[in-house]
Amino acid sequence: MAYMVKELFPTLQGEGAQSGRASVFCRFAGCNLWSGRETDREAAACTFCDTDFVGTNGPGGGRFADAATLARAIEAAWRGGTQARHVVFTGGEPLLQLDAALVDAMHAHGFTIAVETNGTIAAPPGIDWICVSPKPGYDLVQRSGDELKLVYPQAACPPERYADLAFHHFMLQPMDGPDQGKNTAAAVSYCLTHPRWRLSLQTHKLIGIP
Ligand SMILES: C[S@@+](CC[C@H](N)C(=O)[O-])C[C@H]1O[C@@H](n2cnc3c(N)ncnc32)[C@H](O)[C@@H]1O
Ligand SMILES: Nc1nc2[nH]cc(C(=O)O)c2c(=O)[nH]1
Ligand code: SF4
Ligand SMILES: [Mg+2]
Repeated sequence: MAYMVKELFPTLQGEGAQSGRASVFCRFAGCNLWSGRETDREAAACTFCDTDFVGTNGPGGGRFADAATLARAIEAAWRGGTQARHVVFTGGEPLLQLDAALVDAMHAHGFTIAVETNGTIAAPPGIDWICVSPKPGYDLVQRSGDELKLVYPQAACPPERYADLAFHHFMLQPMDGPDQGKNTAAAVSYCLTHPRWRLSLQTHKLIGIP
């Protein structure tokens, strides 16, 4: 299968429980909850997305003919030698494209694999770190994993709905946008009174790295 990749770059994981970890980010093109066109945003299931995932024209992006070719490109982007190799598949919605062939190819190159997903599609076996970030209007299909990272606040997705699912970490991430300051204060307040939840800041934005 060919893979459509918007961009591919080395950076530190900026969010969640693995924040600060050296990673290669592979951002797949396309999402099932928004076309990515601004004219469609208001009517989309997911309206607050902070990401351009349309096309294959970003740094390191392109069409990769098969898993071996994409795995070689990810390995070439990794700057850390043979130690602690780690790739984060995101998007767009990565589970539209991430399959067993790519999971196997990354493991064969010595990488651990993380995925950032909206939870509407089941993850293939073998992924080492599953981060689910629920969105309104859809039942979660992927209901277990390592990290549940809820963008906050979302009226239709209150944290109480997710707190008893089978995840190891429960993170609240303030919604970026015009109300970011207010949303951060609200997330801090929620974590103080619901200590199962921890604050996830988008630290890459704070320090100006991708
Ligand atoms: C761009 S999404 C791609 C992965 C997948 N489609 C998803 O939604 O989880 C990556 C992460 O950014 C989060 N995110 C998107 N827009 C955001 C915003 N405006 N503020 C804070 N986090 C946001 C998502 O919830 C998700 O955890
Ligand atoms: N540094 C950095 N960390 C991230 N964690 C999740 C991201 C994403 O867009 O999925 C992201 C991102 O875009 N950059
Ligand atoms: S599901 Fe993820 S990639 Fe898709 S529009 Fe929402 S935040 Fe963006
Ligand atoms: Mg991002």
